Amino acid sequence: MFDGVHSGHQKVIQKTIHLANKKNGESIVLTFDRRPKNVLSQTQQTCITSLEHRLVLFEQLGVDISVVLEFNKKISEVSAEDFISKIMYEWLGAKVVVLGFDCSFGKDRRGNASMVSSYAKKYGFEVVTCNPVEFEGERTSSTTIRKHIIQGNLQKARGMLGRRVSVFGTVIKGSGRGKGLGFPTANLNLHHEIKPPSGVYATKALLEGKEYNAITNIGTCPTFRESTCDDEPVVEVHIIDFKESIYGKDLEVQFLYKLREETRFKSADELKLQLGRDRIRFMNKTSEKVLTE
Ligand SMILES: Cc1cc2nc3c(=O)[nH]c(=O)nc-3n(C[C@H](O)[C@H](O)[C@H](O)COP(=O)(O)O)c2cc1C
Ligand SMILES: Nc1ncnc2c1ncn2[C@@H]1O[C@H](COP(=O)(O)OP(=O)(O)O)[C@@H](O)[C@H]1O
Repeated sequence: MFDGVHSGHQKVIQKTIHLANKKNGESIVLTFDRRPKNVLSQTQQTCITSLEHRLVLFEQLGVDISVVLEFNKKISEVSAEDFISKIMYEWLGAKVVVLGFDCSFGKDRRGNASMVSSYAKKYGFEVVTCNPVEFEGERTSSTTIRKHIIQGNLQKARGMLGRRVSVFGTVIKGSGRGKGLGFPTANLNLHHEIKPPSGVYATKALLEGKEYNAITNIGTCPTFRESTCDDEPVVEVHIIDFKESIYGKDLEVQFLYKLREETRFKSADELKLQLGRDRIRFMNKTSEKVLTE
């Protein structure tokens, strides 16, 4: 389902776009709305990229059409053969099918590249498979990337993703304290995306196609709240040199590097002083152009 839209996925998608252009056709990406595992094992597993995030990344890559299938019990029962004949051939009218080397689909995940190839003649399509992509000798995979992001190995995760580590969320109301501190912070609802560990990060914020410098906290705001270990850290973004209301809008936050740990300050004034220092440190580094992205 392209979780992460990582460098291996990008290779499949870029190949599809290239072939579609060559044949004067349209590039189509097929994805599920949720992780099949969530439906099959009735769990609420997090993902690297929510559906909303994936659709934005597909568009950025230049895909013509993104087709989203609702993953439910019924679709999990569709055989791999029916997937090929009904969805790929009859519904989408595929002329070329591009697959990752380890792609599997259909009931019990029986469908794969060699099965699609065995139907190529019957349905008149060409089948192209893409080899695995590696980063520092390790095969790129969504599972490995998830592990790196959760452990805070941003450089490794970035290498495998082939893009900056990022989260994508909708701006929601917080406690309304930020503006009073002189640091309004947009609180994000991540739609079950995973995030790096707690801490303060130098970031870029992408809003309506524009990129801004931003400092982002992932944490529980210990200066103001007694937190318990059950508290889920929140993502809060202060966009530098920006003054608009963006409640309800979607925002992508791309992580560059960690600035410091989240700290319990003795007072709001001390936190405010530190936020000023964080901003200066980030801006100095940016202007020196020594960002180790
Ligand atoms: C860059 C940044 C760094 C932050 N660092 C801390 C911190 O070290 N300790 C803390 O208690 N809160 C920290 N915060 C969270 C602030 O306490 C929080 O944004 C502020 O209380 C406003 O919350 P609100 O958006 O819910 O109104 C940080 C926020 C940002 C944007
Ligand atoms: N520079 C900025 N960075 C982030 N949000 C900003 C900025 N300027 C204005 N805003 C707006 O202010 C809101 C954050 O203000 P804040 O007082 O922290 O309220 P809340 O607790 O609801 O997040 C954001 O959601 C956004 O709509």
